[in-house]
Amino acid sequence: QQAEKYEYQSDVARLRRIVVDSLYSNRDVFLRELISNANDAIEKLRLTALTEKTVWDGAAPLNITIKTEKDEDGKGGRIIITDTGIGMNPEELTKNLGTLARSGTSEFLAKAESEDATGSGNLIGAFGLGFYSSFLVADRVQVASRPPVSSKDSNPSQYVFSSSSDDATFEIYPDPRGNTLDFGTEVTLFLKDDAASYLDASGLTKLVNTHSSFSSAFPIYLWTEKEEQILDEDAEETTKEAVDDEEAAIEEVDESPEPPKMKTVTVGNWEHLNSQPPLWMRDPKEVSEEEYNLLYKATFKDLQEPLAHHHFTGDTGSGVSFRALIYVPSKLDETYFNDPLASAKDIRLLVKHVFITSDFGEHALPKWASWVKVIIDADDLPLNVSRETLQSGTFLKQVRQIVLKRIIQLFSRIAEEDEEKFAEIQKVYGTVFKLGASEDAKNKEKLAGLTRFTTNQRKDVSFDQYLENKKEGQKQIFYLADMGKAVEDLAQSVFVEKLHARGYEVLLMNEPLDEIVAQTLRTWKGVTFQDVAKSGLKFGDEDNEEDKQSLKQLKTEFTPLVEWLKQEVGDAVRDVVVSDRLVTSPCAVVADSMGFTANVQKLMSATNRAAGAQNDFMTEFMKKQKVLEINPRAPLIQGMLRRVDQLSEDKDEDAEAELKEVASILLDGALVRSGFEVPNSNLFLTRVDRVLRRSLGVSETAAADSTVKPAPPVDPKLPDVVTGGDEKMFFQVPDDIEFEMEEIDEDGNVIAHDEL
Ligand SMILES: Nc1ncnc2c1ncn2[C@@H]1O[C@H](COP(=O)(O)OP(=O)(O)OP(=O)(O)O)[C@@H](O)[C@H]1O
Repeated sequence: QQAEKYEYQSDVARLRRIVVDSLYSNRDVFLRELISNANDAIEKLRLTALTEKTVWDGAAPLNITIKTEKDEDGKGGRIIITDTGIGMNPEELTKNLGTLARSGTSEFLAKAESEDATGSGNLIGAFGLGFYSSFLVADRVQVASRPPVSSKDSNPSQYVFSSSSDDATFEIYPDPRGNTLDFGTEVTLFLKDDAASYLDASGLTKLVNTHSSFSSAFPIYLWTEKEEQILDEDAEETTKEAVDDEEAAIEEVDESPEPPKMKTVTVGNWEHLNSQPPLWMRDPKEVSEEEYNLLYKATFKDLQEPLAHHHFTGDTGSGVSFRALIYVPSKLDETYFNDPLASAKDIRLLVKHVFITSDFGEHALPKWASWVKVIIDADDLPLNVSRETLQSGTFLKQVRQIVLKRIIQLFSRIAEEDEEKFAEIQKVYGTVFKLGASEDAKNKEKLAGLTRFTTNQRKDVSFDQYLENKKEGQKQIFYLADMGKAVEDLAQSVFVEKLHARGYEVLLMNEPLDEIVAQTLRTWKGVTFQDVAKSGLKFGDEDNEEDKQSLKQLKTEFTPLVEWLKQEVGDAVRDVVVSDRLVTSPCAVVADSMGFTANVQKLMSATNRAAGAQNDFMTEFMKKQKVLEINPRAPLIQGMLRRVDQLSEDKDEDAEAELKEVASILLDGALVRSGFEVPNSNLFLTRVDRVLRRSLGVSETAAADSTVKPAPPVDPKLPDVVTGGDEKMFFQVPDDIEFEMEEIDEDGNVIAHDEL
């Protein structure tokens, strides 16, 4: 039958090229990728057989075999990797090996192509190279495959997928050898000249042992051949005959026996490569760091080493004992924060070393922990337990709790024991801890304990460390939240100035989740979180009689200004008060305990805008729940008080109008200083303009010369596009530039013209 020829999907060609270009120095990975594909295929067969018995009778052996064959000339050769897995029919061969069905492939490829060759190694590793890594070592790959007998196909045929490394096409055809496989897949790599060293069996054994012996729970066999000396029976026979003949002729025989004749033969043997129990079954004390890392890289297809791991034995409440290995990858998936629904896909549940599921259904890990890589191997569950049975039972729920508890323990231990490592972990997982603290009600305290913040005094401060530094009498944890602002700017805020000047520590929160964490927790070890941009701030030492007296006195002194301001700015704020929270700034706008801080207001308008919602009455009401706090020690405020006092003595309308203007600028300035938006920025700037004129002695009413040149008449004609050949010219020569021109003849010589 004729072979069908197909074009590779364009992404495949790109991926193959990137793989080959960027991973040359890592080309050993091809074997681990193919073994892992073979393992997945057998796992799939076993899982399918749970519901469809014809697929596998439970008796036929499930395994992976590797065999090498040298060319006649002894130079090159082939590696053949065969599995007894689920196999592929011709359509599946085309789809699985000729297209990339993964989402985001194009984006990924564009990114990998833009990186330099070595950099994309890591990217590719994270993406998973899979089958295409074959082309690292092979210039031709042939995949023969045959699905098992099933209800869909009672007599499946074996087909071949064949492709060369530089072809843009691949071929699919019925295997001319017939059905050589009962079921499964056989991948034959025709090695490149420079990859012939992979034919060496001891090298392959080493490769499997380091990278893949734990990638499969099914036995991996390697065909090894060695030369042995055996008795050469043919030679013995001839000698014996010769001796008999001689005996007939000669009476006396030499008694000393002839040494037996030997010959050298090649003996082949399937060597079981992964006969050791998997690494997680061993005693952690006997497993090296390197072994843990190799297992991680092979199982989870990451070229980078994990940041940390945790290997433990446990028991679920329902009495199932298990061994588990938790890994913390060195970085989060690029889509982690963009994909709120993504659940953990790398939690591999095994029963007696055999893979059962990665799908925990409703017991999936919460979003904050969905990046974790886990191998969990249970002892006592029946092997043929179906996914549905598992999901409806308590086992997965218990496993989920245990895994979460252990991840937190692992991080907490690192935080205590290894500052440097924890700093590294913070860089990647800092936001994850905040996410956990706000979404995981059960573990929020522990996760919040892992969060770190910058303060006006230092960096990387935990809530516990904050409390160790609190001042006598202080009953609040002070924080200022303004999403997206630099911490340096937050430290300069009006709300922080007094606290800072007095030596109090303030947590500076500028990430979207920060304020949510503070509000979810409400208190830490019994101490309440206090937004310093809100009313209710207490230093804790206000009870001092002297301070109380002096504030009382200031309040009385400033009553006329406060009353006057209440009338002037009463539309924008609910109240005006003499404040004790400021040092150098003249005033600030503080949100009431009921009202919105600038940060919350920003969040609200962003969500409202996104939802297309109009500001409702309630939002408007909340927005107004602000208090203008004035600083009686600021010269500007003292000056205003003097003016208000003067006004009450002699009524001067001009002076009053001027003061009103100052008050309005003061309020707007306070709003800006406090992080709010000015309601009408045009009006605000016009007022500032007027005050500036006054200070420069310029007339306040004189208008600028506003005569302007009107635009020329309407001209619907479109500009000419000047083209030179097929290319567009991107500029036109302006009319007013004069060129000296020369006329040139056919041979390029200048023609002299007298008139020129
Ligand atoms: N030995 C095999 N037996 C059956 N199907 C296979 C085999 N090898 C590959 N496949 C099929 O081809 C698909 C593509 O394989 P490939 O290795 O490129 O990617 P993958 O295994 O899906 O992803 P990754 O390698 O990143 O885990 C697989 O998903 C699987 O369906």
